[in-house]
Formats: sequence, C-alpha cells, structure tokens
Amino acid sequence: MLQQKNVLLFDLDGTLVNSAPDLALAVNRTLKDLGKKTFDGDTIHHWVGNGAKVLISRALSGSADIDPKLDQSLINDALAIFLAHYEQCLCVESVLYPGVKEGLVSLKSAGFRLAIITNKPAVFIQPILEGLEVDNLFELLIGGDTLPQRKPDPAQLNYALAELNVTAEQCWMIGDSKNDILAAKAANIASVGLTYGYNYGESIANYHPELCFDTFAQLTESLLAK
Ligand SMILES: O=C(O)COP(=O)(O)O
Ligand SMILES: [Mg+2]
Repeated sequence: MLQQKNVLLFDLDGTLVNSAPDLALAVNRTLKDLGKKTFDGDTIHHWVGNGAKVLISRALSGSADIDPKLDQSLINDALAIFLAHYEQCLCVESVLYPGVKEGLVSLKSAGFRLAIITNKPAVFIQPILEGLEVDNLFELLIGGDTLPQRKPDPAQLNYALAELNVTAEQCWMIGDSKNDILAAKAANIASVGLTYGYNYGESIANYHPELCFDTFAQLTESLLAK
C-alpha cells in the first residue's frame, strides 16, 4: 500500500528542520526592541505552528492563548520587526533533523515527488532550504501566506494537489503538528506523524495519523519498503 503513493507533502518546521532556536532568537530580539519581557527557548518552542503572526501574538501575550485585548497595531509593528530579525538569523542554529537529507535524497531517487507545505511565510522557505543544502529536491513550496488559509485548513493541501496534478490518494502528508494531521484529514490525504517536532507539548499520536514514527530514518525505510 505504501509504495502506491508517490507524492510526499512535507511540513517544514519541526519535521525537516529544527528551526525553533532561530525563531526564538528572532522573537526575543523583537520583544527586546519593544522593551518587553523575553522568554526561554522551550517556552517559545510551544508557540510555533500557526505561522509568524500567531507566534508573535503569543509572544506579546506571554502565552499560547493570545490576549484578546492585544492592540492590532502593536501586533502588526511587532510582526514587521520579527520578520526583519528572522530574515537575519534563518540558519544560525537551524539544522535538518538526523536522517533528513539522506532520506529526502533516497526518496527522490526512488521516484517520489516531494513538496513542502508550511505555515511559515513563503519568503523564508527557499533561503532555509539553500542554507541547509536541500534546495533542489522539491517541486513545489507552499507557505503560510501563499493562500488566505493555513493548516489546519486543507486549502494549501488542495492547492498542492491541483498544482502537482495528482489525487489525494497518491499523497502522504508528513508533519509534526496536529495542524498537519487535521489538514490532511480534511483533504482526505493519509498522514504521517513525526514525534520529535513541535506539537504544543502534546503527543501527535492523539490526532491519529495513519502512521507515526520517532525518526526520519524510520519514515524513509517504511516508504521505501516493498
Ligand atoms: O512556522 C510555523 O508556525 C510552523 O511552520 P510549519 O507549518 O512548517 O510547522
Ligand atoms: Mg511543523
């Protein structure tokens, strides 16, 4: 059953790239510029997953639950400052998770078509892939601002199906967050949960992806298995 699917839709942050340290660096530089309290990396890590605006709104709220009284103009100013800082530190501490580069290369050589669907702003995808030397493997890059909707909405996944001219049955959506699994289910795409990334401190298995792996090497091995 696994080998009948030949399209792999990958989430980026927490799935291919451990990007939380650089996101935390940019968040804290932003908070410092605004004269606000900064946070440790572990706290910020739990706020990653819904794109840049939600991340900075959580940081301004000091909580995963965004303060409904937050001023919209403060959010917009903080977002602009954050984006400028993040652009300067995309690959300072960010690394591919173990087994990702070898896994992607062998999956592509085995005939799988690869795409990225992330909630991260699209402008950062290519520079990060270049910085980590995996930029020539993907056919399609979809960011959190490519469409008005973001995961867990299925719109980015449905858009990918149309762009790649494939059916939902041909694809796996592979991610670390409930947003990936919920979007996949809403698009009728089978999903794989990876347990090492960012899921707000919760087990990804709670969202019932079809498959679950603890390492990228295990994922690669399963997909390549006859
Ligand atoms: O940057 C984010 O908020 C999440 O990005 P992801 O969708 O690649 O996990
Ligand atoms: Mg992710």
